[in-house]
Amino acid sequence: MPRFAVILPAAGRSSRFGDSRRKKPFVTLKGRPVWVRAAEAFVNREDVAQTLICISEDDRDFFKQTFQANLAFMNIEIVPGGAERADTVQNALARIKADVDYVAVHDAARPLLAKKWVDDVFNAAVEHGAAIPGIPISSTVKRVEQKAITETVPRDGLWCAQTPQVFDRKLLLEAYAKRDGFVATDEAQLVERIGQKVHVVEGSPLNIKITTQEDLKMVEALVDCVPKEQSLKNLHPFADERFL
Ligand SMILES: Nc1ccn([C@@H]2O[C@H](COP(=O)(O)OP(=O)(O)OP(=O)(O)O)[C@@H](O)[C@H]2O)c(=O)n1
Ligand SMILES: C[C@](O)(CO)[C@H](O)COP(=O)(O)O
Repeated sequence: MPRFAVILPAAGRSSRFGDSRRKKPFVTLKGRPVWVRAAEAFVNREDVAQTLICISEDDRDFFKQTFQANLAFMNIEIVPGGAERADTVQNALARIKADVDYVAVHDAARPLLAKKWVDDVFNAAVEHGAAIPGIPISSTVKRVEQKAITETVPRDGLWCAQTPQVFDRKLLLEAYAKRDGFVATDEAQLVERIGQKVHVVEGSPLNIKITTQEDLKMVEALVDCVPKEQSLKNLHPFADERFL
């Protein structure tokens, strides 16, 4: 079975979140922190060998004190964040075990994640070496400058990239080694830059990245819409799994 490591970047400033009291990964979403919900989709998987969460130095003491039980129960390591998201991920990459085959990077600010969506992108990464989820853009795309449209951008072939973004460990290490300080907004961009094709699997519009307060309201309204993993026994209590 391929072994995966999961990196959960949670070291951002939440500057667009509009709440100076709390950073978005630490906000409680219907009883559980946003970052816990993001991590839950991974920590119980047999193919996940290592999980790391990236926390800024400013938040480290608060985070360790507040969530030490969650971290211990979920066996998650804390890694220092960096100035940019790419710096954060690079810090975590240095801690990935040598016997891990693939690395998944998932925004801790994306709490709505179904097992199937993770399965799909994990399987695609094993097949292609690099894979991300995404959704095709369905609205008309405008370039706007000073509140005025300057261009209608042809949307054919345009997708919104999501996470978890999953890569062969050595490929991702190579992409970061050749980063040269380039400020990429996702890992796929660094892998594209070294000439590696990145496969895209169709994701879900529910896999929302919390950026603003409005995103948080949407996520709160949609949290029960995410497909829950149904064990066969749940489907039919007397089901004999040998025949299903
Ligand atoms: N230096 C950074 C920047 C971002 N992130 C993480 O990357 C994810 C996606 O980034 P984003 O949504 O931009 O978060 P912030 O950078 O916190 O948001 P903002 O740009 O509004 O400050 C988040 O989980 C964020 O915590 C990180 O670990 N380290
Ligand atoms: C990684 C990402 O979620 C893919 O859409 C996005 O690029 C993160 O961007 P952010 O500005 O760091 O939120």
